[in-house]
Amino acid sequence: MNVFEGKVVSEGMKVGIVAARFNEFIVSKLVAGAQDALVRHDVKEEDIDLAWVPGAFEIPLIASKMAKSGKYDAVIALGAVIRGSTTHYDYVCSEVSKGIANVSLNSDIPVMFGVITTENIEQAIERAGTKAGNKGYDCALGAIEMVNLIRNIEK
Ligand SMILES: Nc1c(NC[C@H](O)[C@H](O)[C@H](O)CO)[nH]c(=O)[nH]c1=O
Ligand SMILES: CC(=O)[C@@H](O)COP(=O)(O)O
Repeated sequence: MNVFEGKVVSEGMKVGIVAARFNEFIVSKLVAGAQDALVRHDVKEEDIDLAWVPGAFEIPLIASKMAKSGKYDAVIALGAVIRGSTTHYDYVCSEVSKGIANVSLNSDIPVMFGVITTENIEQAIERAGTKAGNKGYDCALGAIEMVNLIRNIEK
């Protein structure tokens, strides 16, 4: 049986990160986590590009621009959507998740969903480098694995 796998070792990998500035005190930790994971797994700093957008709702457009540019092996989307007192949260989360998934399928490269969607600030802090880990770090590892998996399938 042939088993395709994507090892988490990067070789000449170029990665684009698109990050939402809304809740920047959380998202900056996700960005740092993603950059740390990429560099620790041999992605060169000069091969990592970062684009900031106003909020998570704007992520899919810039993720699409990055993905279709042909410059990157993977794109990592990072943001923090924290529920407020209206239904706005539901609309943002729905469109962002659907938008990012569509970008990945339409551009044929991995676009990792690193937008945390939480009920409150405490949950967001837990996922940005405290007791629930760092979702940016996790997404970066997933990006490396997906790129290698695709490379193996397409050999
Ligand atoms: N409430 C949050 C937002 N809201 C802003 C939207 O993402 C968007 O920028 C605005 O509606 C203009 O198009 N964004 C987040 O990233 N996180 C939130 O908690
Ligand atoms: C996720 C959001 O858009 C939310 O933070 C906005 O807060 P509110 O629903 O109180 O306007």
